[in-house]
Amino acid sequence: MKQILEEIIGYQQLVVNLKKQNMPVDVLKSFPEFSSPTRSLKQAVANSEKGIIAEFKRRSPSKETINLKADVMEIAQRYEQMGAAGMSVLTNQRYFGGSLEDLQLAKSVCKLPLLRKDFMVDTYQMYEAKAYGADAILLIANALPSEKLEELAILAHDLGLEVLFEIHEADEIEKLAPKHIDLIGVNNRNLRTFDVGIQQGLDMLPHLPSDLLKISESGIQDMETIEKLIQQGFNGVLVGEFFMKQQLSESNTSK
Ligand SMILES: O=P(O)(O)OC[C@@H](O)[C@@H](O)c1c[nH]c2ccccc12
Repeated sequence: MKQILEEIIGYQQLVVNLKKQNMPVDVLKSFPEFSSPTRSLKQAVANSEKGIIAEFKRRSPSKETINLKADVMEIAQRYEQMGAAGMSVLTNQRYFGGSLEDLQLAKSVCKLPLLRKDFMVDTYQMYEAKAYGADAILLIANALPSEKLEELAILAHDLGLEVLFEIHEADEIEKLAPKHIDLIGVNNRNLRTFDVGIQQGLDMLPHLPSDLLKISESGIQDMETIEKLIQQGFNGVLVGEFFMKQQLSESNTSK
């Protein structure tokens, strides 16, 4: 059976090929956001005590329903009020129920630096990210060969986007030179099996470059874990489901 990560990457390339025809890069370049300055996620994390990157995610391949009816503008504003350093917006439609419009809407209502969370496989998506208001993009070590990661990182930087480089094993850090990386994301979740290991992520810390900011991602379900991860040396955390579920109960009580 084909693994989920390979399935997503293959599907993604098909989608990108279609999109390129519908909206050529030159059109993306004419979007107002394309020429607007980038907000630095790296600086926001460095300057904040807990470096919380709060994620907007309606569903995922591992959880069919998280918060399906969530309103991205409402949640972007809540995340900003709650003191997040940045926001991550899932733009993948098929597997996460997100869209580039979500990114655009988030940008229109908050000042947080925004991470476009998606499976990046093609240079076209860098232009798209910038045009729809992203300040940073995600590159997943496990998903692409080194040459491709480098090509995408270089273009991202040329466009003024920062790069969050996501790894799941310590040696994956070697797939991309540090000069192309703004933030390292240590994914506690194995994207093939969906198993989560917070401790496994913590154990990787001593093996990662000390001069790069490190974010612990996925499977964080309470504030104590956030405290612990920061105390033990992470500069920030990326939290999706836990915050999205919290928003769910808050919007229910306010109605
Ligand atoms: O909802 P969680 O368990 O807090 O996880 C958030 C985030 O780390 C997760 O959504 C994620 C990490 N890496 C990814 C790559 C693609 C899509 C999604 C992700």
